[in-house]
Amino acid sequence: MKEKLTVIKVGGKIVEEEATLKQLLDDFAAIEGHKVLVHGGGRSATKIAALLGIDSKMVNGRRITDAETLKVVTMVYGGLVNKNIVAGLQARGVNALGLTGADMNVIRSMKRPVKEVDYGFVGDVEQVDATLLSDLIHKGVVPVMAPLTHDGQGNMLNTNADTIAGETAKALSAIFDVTLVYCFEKKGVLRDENDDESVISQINRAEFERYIAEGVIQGGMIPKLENSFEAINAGVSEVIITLASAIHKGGGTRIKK
Ligand SMILES: Nc1ncnc2c1ncn2[C@@H]1O[C@H](COP(=O)(O)OP(=O)(O)O)[C@@H](O)[C@H]1O
Ligand SMILES: CC(=O)N[C@@H](CCC(=O)OP(=O)(O)O)C(=O)O
Repeated sequence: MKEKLTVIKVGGKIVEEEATLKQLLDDFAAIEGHKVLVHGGGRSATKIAALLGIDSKMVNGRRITDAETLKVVTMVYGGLVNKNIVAGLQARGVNALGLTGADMNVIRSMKRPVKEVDYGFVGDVEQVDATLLSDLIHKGVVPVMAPLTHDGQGNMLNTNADTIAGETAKALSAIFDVTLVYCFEKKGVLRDENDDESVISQINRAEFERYIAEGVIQGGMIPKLENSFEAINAGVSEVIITLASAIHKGGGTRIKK
């Protein structure tokens, strides 16, 4: 029997606001057993880029990352957001260790090839070092992963946080019985985005594709669900999309194979 491990991914809207971040850190600290936190921070990067006079462009939920934007996201995700979370968890008795993919070579990626869209310095994950993460976890360390990877040739690359969470959960599922929870500001995948009570309790791929065709699922929810189906089909035991403050309350949307 594998030991249980929980991977929590938390998005930009939760981490940018003090009150919701505090609540999330309290809830995360209370999770029993082995755990990993993956954070985003897209909204904070957009705000700080704007202060520096840099426009943000997103295509298909991914940031077009030119050389100046890469500097901003490295500072914001690897610095400000990551270290705030690490300090917050340390204050709650959790021995957090902040990591980008470059640290200890934990996530290696390849710059996304230019096809119809040139995403710039955006990395597609090639390899996650699950053994190293497992060694840290067994020492009582709680990894806090920023949405940054590296190419092994000296370049940092921006990588969507939902993808970091999915790939990390997939790699760790070789060693642990993994539950992956995507936390955000809504109660789950909704039938009507404006009705918080319209949570779809379970979803499979055929239903997902139907909901996209009907326009029910769109924007950032598409890559989140793509990553969810990939994870559940690659050995992750459970994938749930839910309200950040409901980690301990159940509910949300469960991904079916
Ligand atoms: N059917 C749906 N149910 C819930 N959210 C949806 C749906 N379709 C689109 N969305 C949008 O997807 C967003 C979540 O994606 P994203 O902003 O990438 O998340 P995160 O904050 O975790 O990075 C929601 O804020 C919502 O606006
Ligand atoms: C390549 C790419 O799009 N990277 C994302 C990484 C941050 C992220 O995913 O943050 P959220 O979880 O808050 O959306 C970005 O720069 O927006």
